[in-house]
Amino acid sequence: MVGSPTNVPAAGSAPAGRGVTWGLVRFLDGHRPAHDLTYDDVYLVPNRSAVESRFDVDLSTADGSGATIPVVVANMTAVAGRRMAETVARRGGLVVLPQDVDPVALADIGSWVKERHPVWDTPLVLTPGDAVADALNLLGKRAHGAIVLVDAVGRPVGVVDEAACTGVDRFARLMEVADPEPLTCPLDTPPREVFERLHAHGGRLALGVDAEGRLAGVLTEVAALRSEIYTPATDTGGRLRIAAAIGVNGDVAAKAESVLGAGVDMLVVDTAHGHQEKMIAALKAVRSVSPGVPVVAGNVVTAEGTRDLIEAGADVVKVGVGPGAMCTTRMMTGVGRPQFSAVVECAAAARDLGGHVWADGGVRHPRDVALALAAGASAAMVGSWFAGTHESPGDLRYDEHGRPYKESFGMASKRAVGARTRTDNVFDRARKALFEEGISSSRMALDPTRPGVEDLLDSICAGVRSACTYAGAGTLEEFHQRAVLGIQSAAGFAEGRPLPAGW
Ligand SMILES: NC(=O)C1=CN([C@@H]2O[C@H](COP(=O)(O)OP(=O)(O)OC[C@H]3O[C@@H](n4cnc5c(N)ncnc54)[C@H](OP(=O)(O)O)[C@@H]3O)[C@@H](O)[C@H]2O)C=CC1
Ligand SMILES: Nc1nc2c(ncn2[C@@H]2O[C@H](COP(=O)(O)O)[C@@H](O)[C@H]2O)c(=O)[nH]1
Ligand SMILES: [K+]
Repeated sequence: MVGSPTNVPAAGSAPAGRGVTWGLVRFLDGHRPAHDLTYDDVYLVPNRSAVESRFDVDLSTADGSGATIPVVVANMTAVAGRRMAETVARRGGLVVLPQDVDPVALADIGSWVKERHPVWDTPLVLTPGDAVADALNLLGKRAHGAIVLVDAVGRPVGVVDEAACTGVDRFARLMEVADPEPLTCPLDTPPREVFERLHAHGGRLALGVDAEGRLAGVLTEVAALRSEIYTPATDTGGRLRIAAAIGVNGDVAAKAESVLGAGVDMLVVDTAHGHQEKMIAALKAVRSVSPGVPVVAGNVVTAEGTRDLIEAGADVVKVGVGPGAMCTTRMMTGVGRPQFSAVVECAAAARDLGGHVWADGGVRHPRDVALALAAGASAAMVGSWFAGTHESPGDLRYDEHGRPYKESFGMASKRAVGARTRTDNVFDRARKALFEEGISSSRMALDPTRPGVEDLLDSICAGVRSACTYAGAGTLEEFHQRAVLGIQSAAGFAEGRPLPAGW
């Protein structure tokens, strides 16, 4: 039977200390949920804590993903590509490439990510003879905001940033505007030393060079700092990790083999209605090829759905129907479930079977990640929020007020379905287009103070670290066990929001 608030154990069954339990989550006395809850409905109360510093909290996941922070990037075309994969894995998260990526392109992205340096960022590169216009077109591709000029054998000869390209002729040669004396460091320089040398030098970028003096990577001051705080998500060979999704249609075993051949570290079997026979069959097909990497499947929102997918071969179950920012499923169908309760129930069911869940969708603030982890998820999956960053695949655009944004769209939108079914006959395409359950175009603004995905990871990890210390937890497992939650009104939620403009 589907679990529901009517199955909440009586208050007397609470563990020693405060509150009543629901699933495996503890609520304050008297806060027994009368209905399903979403992130905004709940809050965490502080516990007596022996964790002295937020830096003492270990954010690594225990779900086999190898992630050292509990953040997974959703398999959405507008969000997850090679730059996102590289950047997020370097900070310990995992990016799932969408199922719509052509197999040749997927293999190319897989090997490209595996070749990235785990510390030094990939530079944007032009030559001294290129034009300012070329640099301006390229600058938005990376949050580090500068382009390195290299000579014919790849040795750096200058750096240009946006300031250098402002107020000059667009056809001016880059060598005329470049900083000709950038800081260079051997690749094995410790990040802290890079930070200090760059701070003293005053430039935007430190250039990492190999033994022949050729450009091999770049670090900003903040990137060097992050390298000392985060641990990259790497495979056993020390290479950055990456995951990829497949759907449930067609020859699933062949698709799984093709994706695994691209060197992915985790395989995600993804469809809107994960609790369907086709998914069970798809998981069996995936298991038949002995994937050798953990398998994720979804999406579901019930304990039975979770159990069925784990029994069919999933190691991790993706939870969430309808909370996604691009998702119209609840409005179209009435189907779904408030996300916090869905995660609580599915996580409890997964734990009984030794499995895990990812809380997929609806994350709009760092607090939502903390609450998903408190509910028992091993990681939160984030899509649209990260669409509005330099690392998402879309082109940087500007609105009528000159504010930067990127376009985002849902994977069940007319736009995504049209692209996915482009090789079908026109009749089938028209039939499939009827079942639109996502937005085809939305604008995700880049926050000028936090335009890179690493800025957002910083705020998520800071929020989660802090939440763990409030709960008195040194690990994510302890956080789940110790978290005590309360239920709040809309006014309670509103009270917690900052008021930058006064009232
Ligand atoms: N988390 C969420 O709330 C949702 C996520 N999505 C995302 O959109 C992407 C596309 O997923 P999807 O639409 O499943 O496309 P897929 O291409 O994976 O196809 C889904 C298959 O399941 C069948 N199916 C049966 N019932 C349903 C149903 N209620 N909704 C959708 N398919 C159904 C479809 O058949 P037929 O077409 O003949 O009916 C089709 O064969 C995925 O990335 C998914 O995660 C989409 C919707 C909700
Ligand atoms: N119903 C739909 N759900 C979608 C669609 N595209 C993506 N998704 C789901 O959303 C999450 C990401 O959530 P977000 O709030 O962080 O954007 C993603 O993983 C999918 O499960 C869609 O078109 N329709
Ligand atoms: K929604």
